[in-house]
Amino acid sequence: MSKPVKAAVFGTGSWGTAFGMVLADAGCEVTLWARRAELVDAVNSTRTNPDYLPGIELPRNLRATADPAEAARDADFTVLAVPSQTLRGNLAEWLPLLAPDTVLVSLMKGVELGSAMRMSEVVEDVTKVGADRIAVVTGPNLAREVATRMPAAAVVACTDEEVARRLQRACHTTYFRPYTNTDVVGCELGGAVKNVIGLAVGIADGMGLGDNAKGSLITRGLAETTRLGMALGADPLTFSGLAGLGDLVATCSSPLSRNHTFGTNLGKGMTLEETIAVTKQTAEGVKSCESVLDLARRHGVEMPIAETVVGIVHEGKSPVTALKELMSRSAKPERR
Ligand SMILES: NC(=O)C1=CN([C@@H]2O[C@H](COP(=O)(O)OP(=O)(O)OC[C@H]3O[C@@H](n4cnc5c(N)ncnc54)[C@H](O)[C@@H]3O)[C@@H](O)[C@H]2O)C=CC1
Ligand SMILES: O=C(CO)COP(=O)(O)O
Repeated sequence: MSKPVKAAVFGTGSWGTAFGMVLADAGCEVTLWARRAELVDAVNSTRTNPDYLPGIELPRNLRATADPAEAARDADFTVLAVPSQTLRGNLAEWLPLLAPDTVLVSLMKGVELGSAMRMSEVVEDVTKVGADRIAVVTGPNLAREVATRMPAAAVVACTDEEVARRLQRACHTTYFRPYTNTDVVGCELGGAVKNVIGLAVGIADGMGLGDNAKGSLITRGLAETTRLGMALGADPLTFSGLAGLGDLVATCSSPLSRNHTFGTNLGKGMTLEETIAVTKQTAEGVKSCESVLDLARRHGVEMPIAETVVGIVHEGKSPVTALKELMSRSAKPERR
């Protein structure tokens, strides 16, 4: 009998835990690393994650530890599920502990502030591991739905298709259907920018602007994501797939989305401080709207929706003023 695949998941938040469940259900031996000893105890003794996925029973072949060395040991896959802005520091600490041939897998949907790097680029920068050992999992995967084993498709992206296939096999279950893709740039940008568009749609929903506004923001949001992707060498078709349109639709229509909910609260008139205070989990778009816009400017790409979100979230612009400005931009042909 062949050895079971071993996976370490760094980050026991909503998605780290839910994806850990997927790997365990697919037959892997999974160790979650969590920062807090109380959460480790809860996972191992009650087989639940009361802080992030209350009421959901965790599989038997999934356990937790607060010791990063124990989590990392002999892992075939080292899965990273921490906030995008802390990844660099976290990974630098874990680097000496990583198993020699492990494949590093990013679950994160953000762009680093300052460097404007995608998460796989940060992983490569910190570890010096080749792109053929760095993979990305993305797509319409709201953690709580996945954790309750509701059906979802996903994309497993790696420049090395064989590595993508290995990871695909490691996380394929009856309810989670991963597709492979070699367009890592497109897949990662799709995930990071959809959080920003999710904020914009949330703001519009909170303002009560209706479904035409929502459809327009999703479509034009995808257009500006595709423009940025093409400037960075991505395949434009990736954006009509699960990592682009698929994730955008799920995020922009779900009350489970933290980015959408964050935007809705702003659109209803909450201040930024009040909105941050009621947001208990990572809403990546709040920080990544700035780094996405930075990336766009570095490549001379116009992203008016991302710019509007930055205006509202970081520059104190009122949603009403921002909307007026967005609607009164010069008229253009659709494909631009
Ligand atoms: N929740 C979801 O439905 C999905 C989330 N994602 C992405 O996965 C990534 C992680 O998100 P979630 O698990 O949802 O967030 P979360 O907020 O539920 O969990 C974040 C985890 O990171 C840990 N953490 C926070 N600050 C840290 C630090 N300074 N050092 C080390 N660990 C730290 C927390 O303790 C927690 O375990 C994000 O990039 C998100 O966009 C992707 C797909 C689905
Ligand atoms: O990425 C997600 C779904 O695919 C989760 O979105 P939120 O981070 O907005 O909750």
